[in-house]
Amino acid sequence: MESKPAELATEIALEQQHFDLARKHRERARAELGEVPDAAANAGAGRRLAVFRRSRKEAIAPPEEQVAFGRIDCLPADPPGRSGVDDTFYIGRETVFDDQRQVLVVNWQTPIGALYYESTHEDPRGLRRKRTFHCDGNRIRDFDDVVFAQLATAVAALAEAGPDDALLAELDRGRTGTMTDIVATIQGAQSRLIRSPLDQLLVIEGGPGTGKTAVALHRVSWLLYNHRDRLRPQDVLVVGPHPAFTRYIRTVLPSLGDADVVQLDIDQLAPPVQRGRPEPAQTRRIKGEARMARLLARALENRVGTPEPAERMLFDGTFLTLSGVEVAAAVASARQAGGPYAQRRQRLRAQLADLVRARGGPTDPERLGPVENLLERLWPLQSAAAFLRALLGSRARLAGAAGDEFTADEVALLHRRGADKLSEQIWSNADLPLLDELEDLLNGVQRRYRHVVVDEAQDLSPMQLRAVARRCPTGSLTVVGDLAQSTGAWARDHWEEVTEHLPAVLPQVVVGLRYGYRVPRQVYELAAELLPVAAPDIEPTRAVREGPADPGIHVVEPAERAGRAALVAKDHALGGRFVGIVCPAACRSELEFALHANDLQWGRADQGELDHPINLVSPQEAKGLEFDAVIVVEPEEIVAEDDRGHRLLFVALTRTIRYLDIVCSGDPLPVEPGPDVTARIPRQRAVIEPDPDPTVDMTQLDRLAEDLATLITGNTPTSMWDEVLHRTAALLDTRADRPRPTGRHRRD
Ligand SMILES: Nc1ncnc2c1ncn2[C@@H]1O[C@H](COP(=O)(O)OP(=O)(O)OP(=O)(O)O)[C@@H](O)[C@H]1O
Repeated sequence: MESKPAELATEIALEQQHFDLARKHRERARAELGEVPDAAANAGAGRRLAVFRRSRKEAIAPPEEQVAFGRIDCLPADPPGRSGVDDTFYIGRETVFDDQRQVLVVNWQTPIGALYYESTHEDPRGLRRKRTFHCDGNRIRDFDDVVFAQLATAVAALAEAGPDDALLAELDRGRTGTMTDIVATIQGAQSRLIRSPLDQLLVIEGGPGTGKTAVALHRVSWLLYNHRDRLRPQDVLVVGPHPAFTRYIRTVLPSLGDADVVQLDIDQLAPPVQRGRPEPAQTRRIKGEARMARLLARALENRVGTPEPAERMLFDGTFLTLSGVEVAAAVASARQAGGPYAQRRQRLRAQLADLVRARGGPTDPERLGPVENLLERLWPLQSAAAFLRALLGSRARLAGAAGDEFTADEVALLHRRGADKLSEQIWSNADLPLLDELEDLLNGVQRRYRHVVVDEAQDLSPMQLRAVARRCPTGSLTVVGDLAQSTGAWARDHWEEVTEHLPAVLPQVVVGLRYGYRVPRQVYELAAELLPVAAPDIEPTRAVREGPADPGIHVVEPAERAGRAALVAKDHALGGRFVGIVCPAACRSELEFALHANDLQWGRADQGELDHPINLVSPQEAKGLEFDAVIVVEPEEIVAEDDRGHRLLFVALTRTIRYLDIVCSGDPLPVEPGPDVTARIPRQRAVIEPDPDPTVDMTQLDRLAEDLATLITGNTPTSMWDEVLHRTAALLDTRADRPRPTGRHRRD
């Protein structure tokens, strides 16, 4: 600190004056926006201004929020682009002017904001001092100073400039199921990625919790601010892996003032159809391959018919004949024309109408019914869903389109019986990119974006990547992911396996983040034991902070596993923590039963919900999510669930910001296959032995039962004992407000 304790109060008071002044002017700006629509020249302009006013007002921080989180003092005559007059800048979420247009607070997205994030003792970037405020609302409690000149003498202590208090406080904040922005605590390496150029394909890689998603979202906000001449919020698409993730991140951009960015999960790129059809892994894999795009294109071309030697049509009682040769020429020219199927169909229609007119047929389009019939026979109207259902349902059509790119076995894997009615067809996840590809072949992409962010990109199939690529012809993309977390049918080991399916029009850059902000050191060290098996080439991240406790390892009998997991979850939830239970499919029903039996409500990530204190997620859905406390159920089953199961377990173990518990009857950390469970538990790790029932004293329970039996035997004939017990159970159910009476005392 530059200030001595005696001077601190005076210094805080001075800073507070500036904060109060800036807040006064921020509120003035909000009030002035209320007057804008009245000044509009006409109703349309008024509406546009109202929209502008609303979005601007939403972008203005609420009155209670602090106006700035930092301040930088430049060395004399060295502020960027200025002449040394103002050498102090307050950095906040938005620029605040006074009524003379003097800047009171500078927006974090400006080059001056960059100085705040990126200055270090090694490269102070022309700064003398950097100050970080600690506030309650807009009231300053305290501040930390980094005085760069002083640091020169203490470089060793600050080498690597470890996490500051503001960052640690932010990381320790309890989670709620929605991600928040990190504007006040962006770190230097993150800032450089956020501010890197728009015109590139940028891959941001890094271990779990290194801030990849946070960086990508702040990058969007920064790009929108700094390229507002050519990038509007609706020109940007953010693609996530599944609905729970999209819901988890959905508030970050609006909180940064960028509400209109389009955020979808990868499946939402496809046309809306009924989903949920299970499918064998082999079929999923084939459907994800890029050669499927060629199969679909050939299948569509195969649907184009061949004309008869002479095409006879009846117009108003008169026959008119077109020769097969001239119709075939029109079809050939439509085939060769570029563009989607529907557009080329229009072209054929126009050509056929011209031929009919040239033979003296009608000119009125209303009277060209026979041309429409011929067109429908030669170039039938198609919808993506109807076409794909028919294609997958026909071995002959599949074989015809497969060419020599697919074996007979592969064609057999693709073939399936479709539902009787199109409206009853249930589609698999691997069908969705096929439908999207077909939609493009038939009608062309409806919506294109100037910049696209793809999160958890390491798992996407080539067909999914094609769906992303065609929406981004500029090639300006931010691709986010971690190869060590790459699982499923398309588990990757190199980024080129992903980027080769994306537009190659701009330079490609892969940049890594190395510091782990989410996962506490103790938890990361445990999870990292998997890395030599899961992803030997990946460099481990460096966890920036300690957790409150070592991971809890609960080895129990199989019958007790679910109950124990439910109780551990309950304990965490009672402690006010946001809890995630990562549960493999094999244990899912027993766990749901145990949660129910313990009267616990839970959120289901498979339904896009993370809205309960306790949430149930599959290891696959856990990607990208985080919780205060995570309970990982039966690691051996998680490993068994995927060809790259160790990576899936690595994902599961790295979802916590504070507590981790593993509840299992098998090996808690199956680093390599082996029967000896206990030998696999790392030596220094505490194993929590199961007790008979962690919540109930059994002796006391027996005594209570004895008392009850004495009471019943003393007051009721033997024939009524069961009835008394039944009524007692019903009373207990009512008192406990159980949704479903247990009636468990009944022996029948
Ligand atoms: N500079 C920062 N200041 C405060 N919090 C941060 C910072 N960087 C990251 N975090 C927090 O760390 C957590 C992990 O960030 P994020 O989800 O972006 O990581 P990730 O690399 O995408 O993780 P995963 O690979 O697991 O998806 C989030 O809670 C995020 O807000």
